[in-house]
Amino acid sequence: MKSFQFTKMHGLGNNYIYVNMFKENIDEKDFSQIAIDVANVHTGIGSDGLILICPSDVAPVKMRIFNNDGSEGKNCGNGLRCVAKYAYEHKIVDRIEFPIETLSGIVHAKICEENDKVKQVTVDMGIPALTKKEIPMSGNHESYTINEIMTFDSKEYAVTAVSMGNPHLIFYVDSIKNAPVTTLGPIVEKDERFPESVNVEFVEVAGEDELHFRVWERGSGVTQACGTGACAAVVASVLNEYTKKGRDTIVHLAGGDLVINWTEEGNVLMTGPAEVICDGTYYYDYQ
Ligand SMILES: N[C@@H](CCC[C@H](N)C(=O)O)C(=O)O
Repeated sequence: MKSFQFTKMHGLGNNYIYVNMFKENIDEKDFSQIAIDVANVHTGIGSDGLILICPSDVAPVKMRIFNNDGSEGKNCGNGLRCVAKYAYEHKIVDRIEFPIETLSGIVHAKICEENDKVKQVTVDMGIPALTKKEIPMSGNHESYTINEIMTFDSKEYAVTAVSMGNPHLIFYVDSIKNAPVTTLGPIVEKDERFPESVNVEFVEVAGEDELHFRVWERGSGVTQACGTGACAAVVASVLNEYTKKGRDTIVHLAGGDLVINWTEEGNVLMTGPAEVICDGTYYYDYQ
């Protein structure tokens, strides 16, 4: 029987099993299956997936994220805040501002401490990518998808596509309570026009600096929050002229609020909490 130590953490209810790969030795070929198994609420621990906190050649720490279907994502906003908290509190880093490597590049985290505990983390998530080639999605490679009509399940929707290192498609709705998250979400996620699938976000504009938000995540389904999705929603809302660049926008997610600012310089700043739930040992027995 093999085992590893884990910490379960969440950012606004978006919860993952975190493994310190500076200490643990897990075979790369088992990562996907472990993500599926730990996520199971009946026979595992229960989570939206698995996050590995790894050594890096280019930063003090690297994040790898696996959704609960075993697919690997390239970025995870809530995960980054939790990785930053873990790395700081476990002394993997000894400063409050440091870079984190992800599969989609380097981001920069800044810790905000209260009574020696990390409460809030701001992550500079970098510059969003907007061309169809970068999302990726089918169509004219160099063009953007802003308020563009697409048909899903025989109905037309005006959608906006944003990559925060991972792909997002944003739908505006009149009432977040009635957003078709579990019906339209899975259809859009697997639509063949998105060769790498897509995270699906529903947004109700509540004011010039306030959005209501729900998500169907690629590879994990409904989650309480999606950090990269909230960043993408704010970028989409500026592009659609609902909100303004260079201003803090509050995004109300099912699990709580994030503050997002698409700065005049072009970077997207995300600020929100990171919490520890529990620590433990997970046992598995793969060949
Ligand atoms: N929950 C995340 C995003 C996780 C990865 C995503 N489902 C993908 O496959 O791109 C977040 O907080 O950003």
